[in-house]
Amino acid sequence: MTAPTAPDVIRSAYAQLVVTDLPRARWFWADMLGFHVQYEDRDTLCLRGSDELTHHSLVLRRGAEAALDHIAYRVRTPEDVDRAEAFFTRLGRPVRRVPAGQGTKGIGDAVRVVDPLGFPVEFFHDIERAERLIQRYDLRHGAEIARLDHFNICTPDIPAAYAHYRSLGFGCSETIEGDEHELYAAWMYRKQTVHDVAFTGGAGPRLHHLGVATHESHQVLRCADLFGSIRKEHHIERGPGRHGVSNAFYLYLRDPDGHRVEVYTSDYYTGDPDHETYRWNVHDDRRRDFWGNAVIESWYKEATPVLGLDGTPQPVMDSLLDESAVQVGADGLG
Ligand SMILES: O=S(=O)(O)c1ccc(O)c(O)c1
Ligand SMILES: [Fe+2]
Repeated sequence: MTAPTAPDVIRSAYAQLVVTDLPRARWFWADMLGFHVQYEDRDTLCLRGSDELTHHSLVLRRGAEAALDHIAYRVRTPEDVDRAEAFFTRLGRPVRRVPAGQGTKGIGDAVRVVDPLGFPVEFFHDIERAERLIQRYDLRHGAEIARLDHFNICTPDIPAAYAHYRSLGFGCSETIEGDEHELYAAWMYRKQTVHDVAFTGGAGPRLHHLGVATHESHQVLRCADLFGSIRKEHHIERGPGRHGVSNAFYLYLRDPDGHRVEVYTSDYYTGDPDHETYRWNVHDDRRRDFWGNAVIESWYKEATPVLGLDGTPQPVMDSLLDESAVQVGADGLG
């Protein structure tokens, strides 16, 4: 019996987060980061960046406990939703078809799975179109977020995560490896940039962060200034700075529920078929911050729990490798 064909994933498309206070979350994600509200009711907020032409790239839904409801990848054709269903069924994973109108607002026929890493993942093709805001400069505000760029997930077994996403046809742009090439972290892509998904070694399945892109580094700096100017600097967790991996300029924040978001700009093209993986040594203290600034402990250790298809929190397994325990200068742990 031949192995089922993997769905043709186009890109990381949206995340659905559970937040405990929707108005406070609206302030953080819409007012301060600059997402545009595409739809809202008393329990749900659908948001998108200025460049995004589809209904949303972030859904916030009210709930009792902060969690990741699911991440979602857009696939190239409606038939790829069927392929995704067959692919994960064959792996023996929990699978649930979600017909149009019965799932997330704005999304058509979809399939939700718990993948081999324990993450709730949706694959969809049909999504409502939205008004083009690319040149509505009059509507830009806050950090002026342009689009969702990537998911970063905490998982205890990085090689297993790498193998799973390779089986879905993802390329690998960069890695962090030990002296014996043990894999500490990897950045993997379908769209032609550094990543749609990346893996941080740690207890998992947990969501480490959502990466959202701006066009310019001054918008990353403005984001930090906006929070500082209204005495909300405690939302800033790490940065601003320049990554070694990806070469992107970055700032990490925590939303009112502790969900981590990275405001990120200026990584690079990865679209040639012979694109080579760039490998960093875990002892290179420029890998996570090119200027050698330390990575604070909370960035390695804290993350968001994820829900199963039944809405209950997924059990978490401890990490096999702990990068924060590796003695290097810049992390301030040497
Ligand atoms: O800190 S790293 O340079 O490894 C890094 C690179 C790209 C990212 O998106 C990220 O979150 C972290
Ligand atoms: Fe990131």
